[in-house]
Amino acid sequence: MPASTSAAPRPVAPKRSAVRSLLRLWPYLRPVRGRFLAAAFVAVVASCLSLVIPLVLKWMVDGPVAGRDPDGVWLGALAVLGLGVAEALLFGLRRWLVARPSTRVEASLRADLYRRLQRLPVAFHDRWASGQLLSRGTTDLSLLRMFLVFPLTFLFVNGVTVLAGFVVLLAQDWSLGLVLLLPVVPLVVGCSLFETRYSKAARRAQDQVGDLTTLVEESVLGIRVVKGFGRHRSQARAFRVLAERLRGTELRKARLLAAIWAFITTVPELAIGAALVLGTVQVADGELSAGTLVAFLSTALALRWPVESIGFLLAMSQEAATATERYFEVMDQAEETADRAPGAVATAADRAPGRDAPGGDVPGGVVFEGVTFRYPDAPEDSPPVLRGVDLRIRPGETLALVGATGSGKTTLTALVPRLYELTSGRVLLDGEDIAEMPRERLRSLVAVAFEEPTLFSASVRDNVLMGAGPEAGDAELRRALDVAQAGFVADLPRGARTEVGEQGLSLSGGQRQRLALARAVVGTPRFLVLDDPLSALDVHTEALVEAALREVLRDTTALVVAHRPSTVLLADRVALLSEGRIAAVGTHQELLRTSAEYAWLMSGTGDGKR
Ligand SMILES: Nc1ncnc2c1ncn2[C@@H]1O[C@H](COP(=O)(O)OP(=O)(O)OP(=O)(O)O)[C@@H](O)[C@H]1O
Repeated sequence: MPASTSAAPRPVAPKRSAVRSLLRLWPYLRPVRGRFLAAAFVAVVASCLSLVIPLVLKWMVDGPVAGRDPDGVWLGALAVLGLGVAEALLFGLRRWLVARPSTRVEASLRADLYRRLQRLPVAFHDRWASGQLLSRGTTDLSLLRMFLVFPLTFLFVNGVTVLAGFVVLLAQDWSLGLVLLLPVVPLVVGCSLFETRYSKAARRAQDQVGDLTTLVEESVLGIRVVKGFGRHRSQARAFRVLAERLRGTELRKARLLAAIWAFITTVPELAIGAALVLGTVQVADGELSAGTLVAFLSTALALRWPVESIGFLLAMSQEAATATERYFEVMDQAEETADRAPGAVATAADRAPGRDAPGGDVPGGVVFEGVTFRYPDAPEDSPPVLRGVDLRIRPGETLALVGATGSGKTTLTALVPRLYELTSGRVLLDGEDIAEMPRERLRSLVAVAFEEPTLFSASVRDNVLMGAGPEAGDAELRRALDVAQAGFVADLPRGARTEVGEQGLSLSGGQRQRLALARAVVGTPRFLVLDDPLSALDVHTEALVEAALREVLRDTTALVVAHRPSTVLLADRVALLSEGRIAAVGTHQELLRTSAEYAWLMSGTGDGKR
C-alpha cells in the first residue's frame, strides 16, 4: 500500500453532532430494537427499585424504630433485602438481553465494512493506509459494541432514574429538592464543554491507533527488509514516536475525563451537603420528620451514581460517535462505478478458443482505442501516464508489451480487467466495450497474473482454483500446475492441500510466481494478462514454463509485459510503450531492426529491468 503512515488520509468529514452521527446506526439497530427496548425497560425498573429503598427506610425510622417495634424493623430489613436482590437480578437480565443483539449489530457492521472494502475501487485502496481500515474494522467496532451495551441504555435509564428521583425528592420536601436542583445548570454547561473537547481528542486517538496499526502491519510484512537493512532501531523509533503520540492523546482524554468526573462528583456533593444542613435545621425546628430527612438524603445518595456516571457515559458515547463517523467515512466512499449494462457471467462459449467478433465488422481480440489514463490521486497538473494509446491484439494472438521502467506497462494491463476507470478512450474485448460489460462477466473473461504474486492463507489448491469457476476440480488444477511448471507442489508436506501461509511467505519468490501463473491459466481464460510473470524464475525453469505457456496461449488472446528477450519470444508481436504512447508494433526481429529504443531495452544495457 503506497500510502505511508504519516500520509494516511484524514478525510474531512462534515462535522456532525454526536447524536446525528450515532443516529446513522439506526438501520443496524432496527432489527434488534425490541430487545434493546426490553433491556432498557428492565434497567429502568431495576434502577427505580433502588429509589424505593429510601421510602422503606423512612417508614422504618418514623414507624417501627420510633415505636420500638422489632417485628416491624425485621419486616423493613427483609423488604430492603428483597428489593436489593430484585435489583441485582433485573440488572443481570438486562445484560443478558443486550449481549446477543449488540454482538449481532457489531457483526453486521463488520460484514458490511468488509463487503464494501471488497467493492471499493483499487484507486481507493491506493490512497488509504491499510492500518486505518483495519482499526476501523476492529477497535472502532468494539467501541460501538461497548456503546450499545452500556451508554445507549444507561444514558436513558439514568436520565429516567434522576427524573423519578427528583419527583420523589420534591414530593418529600420541595425546598430541599430545589437546593439539589441548583447544580443542574453548571452540570449541563460543564458536560457540553467536555463533549466538544473530548470529541476532538477521541477522534485524534482513533486516527493515531490507525497510524500505529499501519506501522506495525508494515513492519511485520516487511520484516525481511527491516532485518536485512538493520532498520529495526529506526522502525522501533518510529513506533515509539507514534506510540508516544497516542499515549499523549490518551492522557489528554484521561485528564478531560478526570476533570469532568471531579466536577460532576463535587457539585452534587456540595448540594447534598447544603441540603443536609438545611434539613437538619428543619428537623430541629420540628418542620420536618427525622424519617423524611433520612429518606430524602438516602434518595439523594441513591441518585449519586446515575449522575456521576454521566461523565464516562458521555465519554464512551463520544468515542462511539467518532467510531461511527470513521466507519461511515469508508462506507460513504463511492463503489466502483455501476455496470452500464446487465449481463450474465461468462458462458462456456466465452471460454472457447479465440475467434473474431460476431458480425465481422467490429474487430475481435483486445482493442485499446485512444486510451488516456491519469491515476485518480495524481496531481492535477501531472501528465497522464497513458496518452492516446491505440493498440490491437488479434484474437488468439499473444502481444508482448515492452517499455522502460515506469513507462506505464503495468498501468495499461490493469485497465483490461477494469481495475481503474479510463480517463478517456475505450477498451474493447471482442468488440464489446468493457465499460458496458458487467464486471462479473468481464473478470471471468480476463485472467491476470501480476509481477508481485499474492497468495492467500489457504491451501495451494484453493489459491490456484481461485482463478477458475466453481466447476473446476483436480484435473484443471493438475493441468494449471503443469503449465506453470509447479512440480514442487507434489513435494510439499500435504501436496496441493498444503497451507501456504500468510502471503505464501513459506514459498520462494519463484514458487509463488508459478502458483500465481497457475491461478491465471487454470480457468482457460479467453483473455490473459500477464505482468512480467516469469521474472523470478531461473532460465531453465523459465524455458520450461514458456514451452507449456505457448500451448495455453495458442487458444487465448494475451497481453504479456516483458522485460527480457526470452519472455518476448513467447509473443507473436511486440508493442513498445514509450512516454505513455505506443511507439512501435511489430515482431521482435522487426523492432530490433527498426527501433533503437527497443534494441537498447532488449540489449540488457538499457533502462529495462534486465
Ligand atoms: N497508484 C498510483 N497512483 C499514482 N501514480 C502511479 C500509481 N501507480 C503507478 N503510478 C505511476 O505511473 C507510472 C507508470 O507506472 P507503471 O507501474 O505502470 O510502470 P511500468 O512500466 O509497469 O514500470 P515497471 O517496468 O517498473 O514495472 C509511474 O510513473 C508511476 O509512478
